[in-house]
Amino acid sequence: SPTGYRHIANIKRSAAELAESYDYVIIGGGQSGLVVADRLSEDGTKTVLVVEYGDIDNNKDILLPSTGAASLGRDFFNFSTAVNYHLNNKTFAIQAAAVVGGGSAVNGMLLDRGAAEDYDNWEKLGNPGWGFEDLLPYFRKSTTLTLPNKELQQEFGIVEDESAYGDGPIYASYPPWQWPGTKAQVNAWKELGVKSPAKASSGDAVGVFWAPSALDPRTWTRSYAKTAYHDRAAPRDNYDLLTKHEVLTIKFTNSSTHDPLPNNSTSTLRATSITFRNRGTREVSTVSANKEIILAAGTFHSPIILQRSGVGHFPLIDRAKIPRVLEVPGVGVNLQDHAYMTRQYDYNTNVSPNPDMLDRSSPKFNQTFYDWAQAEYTNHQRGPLTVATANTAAFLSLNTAVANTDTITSSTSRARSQISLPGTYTTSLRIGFNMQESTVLSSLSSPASAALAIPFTGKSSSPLIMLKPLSRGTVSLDRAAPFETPPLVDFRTFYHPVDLQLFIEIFKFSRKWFEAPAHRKLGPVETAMQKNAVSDAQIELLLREKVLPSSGDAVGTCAMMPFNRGGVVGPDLRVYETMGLSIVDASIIPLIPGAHLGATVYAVAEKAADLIKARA
Ligand SMILES: Cc1cc2nc3c(=O)[nH]c(=O)nc-3n(C[C@H](O)[C@H](O)[C@H](O)COP(=O)(O)OP(=O)(O)OC[C@H]3O[C@@H](n4cnc5c(N)ncnc54)[C@H](O)[C@@H]3O)c2cc1C
Repeated sequence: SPTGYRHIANIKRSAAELAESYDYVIIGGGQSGLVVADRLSEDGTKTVLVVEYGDIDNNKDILLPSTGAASLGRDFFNFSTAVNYHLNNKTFAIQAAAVVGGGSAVNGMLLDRGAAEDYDNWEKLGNPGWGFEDLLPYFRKSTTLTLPNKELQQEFGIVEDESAYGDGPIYASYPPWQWPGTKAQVNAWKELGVKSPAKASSGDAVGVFWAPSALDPRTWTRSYAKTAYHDRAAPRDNYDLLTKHEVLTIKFTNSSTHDPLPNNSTSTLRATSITFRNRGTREVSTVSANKEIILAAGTFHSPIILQRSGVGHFPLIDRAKIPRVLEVPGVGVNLQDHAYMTRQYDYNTNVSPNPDMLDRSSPKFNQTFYDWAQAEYTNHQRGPLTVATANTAAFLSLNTAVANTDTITSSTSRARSQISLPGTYTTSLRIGFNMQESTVLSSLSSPASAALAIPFTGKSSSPLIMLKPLSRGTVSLDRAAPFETPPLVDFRTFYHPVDLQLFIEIFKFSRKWFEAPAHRKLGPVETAMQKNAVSDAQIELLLREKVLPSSGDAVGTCAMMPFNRGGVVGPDLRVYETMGLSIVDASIIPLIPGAHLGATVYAVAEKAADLIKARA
């Protein structure tokens, strides 16, 4: 049922309720973990166990599009980043979901995809089979499209490439409401010469365009990995989900069997079981996997589970006094996210109604309109509360914003870039980073790939998001108490010299949007602090104070790259030099695409399930 109450009886609450072994043991019942669990159990021939740190959240507000992730603090891990030197020495709360469904349960539901070039870049880094044409069938397989009615399509110019969707379990829908001010915002981009692609969802994701939300059109509630994948898997006898248990380690044995190994490796190391801890009683148990252990604990937790198991960069593992198992220097490095700031302005002459009228913290809040909107949604499942964070955004290539992109991607900046890397980088990691840097710089100069995004909804403030960072962060276990403390996360935002320069340019460019004639009709006025940032030096000061390191889109910490370029998994998603261990979550993404991550994570997980099935 879309309300999520039906299958609670099938959830396991303690280790005693489990079998001794399963064909597949999946670590993390978040977005990717539930996709893979559903696909591996669907033909009924293999047994699957998912072990999830969080619980099922059956509160109604998790399903409401308008609630927004911020109010769901109960469903997040509670930890912070390391001090970020370039962001005025501040720390930031980490956005990592701790609930069945993971990020898909708490995110802003915008279901956009990156440009074809963003995925083709993964292939270029040494991952055959991972270009956009390879992924498109999986974008299709995971989603079913619902367009809004014809009047809304015409009024707002909503165009979609229906062939880019299939009949998958995630509903990609356009809600039956859009805010009228959005039209002026879209037109302002067009006045600036920004194109409006008709096939954004099939690879042409550069320009100003519409994108669906992950919304069930039968009820206008959140469509996410739990409702779409878990709920249909839950009645199967061969599928178990254990909640409120934390996986601690993966255990390995030396195997004498001759299974095919990734990349002609000679290793005989086989992942055979996991240890996990009841979050209440703290009792530790073990369960075995006959075929594969599948890591899906997300970008922050998958690397530390490997490190706790002795797999990673040995100096770090030694310092934590963990027995060495396998040296893989790429574990926990290469962290990337979409840093952003909120571009704050007021509309003096906004059209009515507008989203500020629903915002209690805005002086434009209107109680009568608010009550009407609540009643419309509650009684008729329609009106403004069917809208999640946004369905419109400008995804702009750098050459739209900057006349001469060479000033940013110049060799001078590149020459300095090596000093931006963490001191722990080995030679292979440095070589891998050089490949990534060249690839990103070439995409920054390309009109076929976006460098910045500004989603908007008619509201008087919009995020300004940097899509192609070159700074690289780290995730590592706390050597003092590796099994008790959360991962140490250092985003290292703005460590690479190009990133700050890029952000200054896109900040300046965003001003042109306010100045476009269509936009001026809404009377946009920047808040004093932002308006006063005029020179590059002033903008830099503002950015260091206002930029946040993460949009919740963290990737890259167990990257799919060649082993001698700092990779952790190969294109078959198996951890190098091991048997029976794969990774399927956002951590394998080597380069962050120019889109929110949700749609991409579904496609990656669908493809992962096919790869795992094929080798079984
Ligand atoms: C606040 C927020 C807003 C976002 N907004 C959008 C958006 O609007 N659009 C969009 O497309 N994307 C958005 N994203 C990004 C997207 O949701 C994520 O990229 C995606 O969900 C990541 O999926 P995953 O499977 O890699 O990890 P997750 O979904 O995070 O799954 C990891 C799971 O592993 C569990 N886990 C962790 N450690 C352990 C352990 N030791 N033992 C057992 N279980 C463990 C966690 O509890 C979690 O359930 C947002 C993300 C966040 C956090």
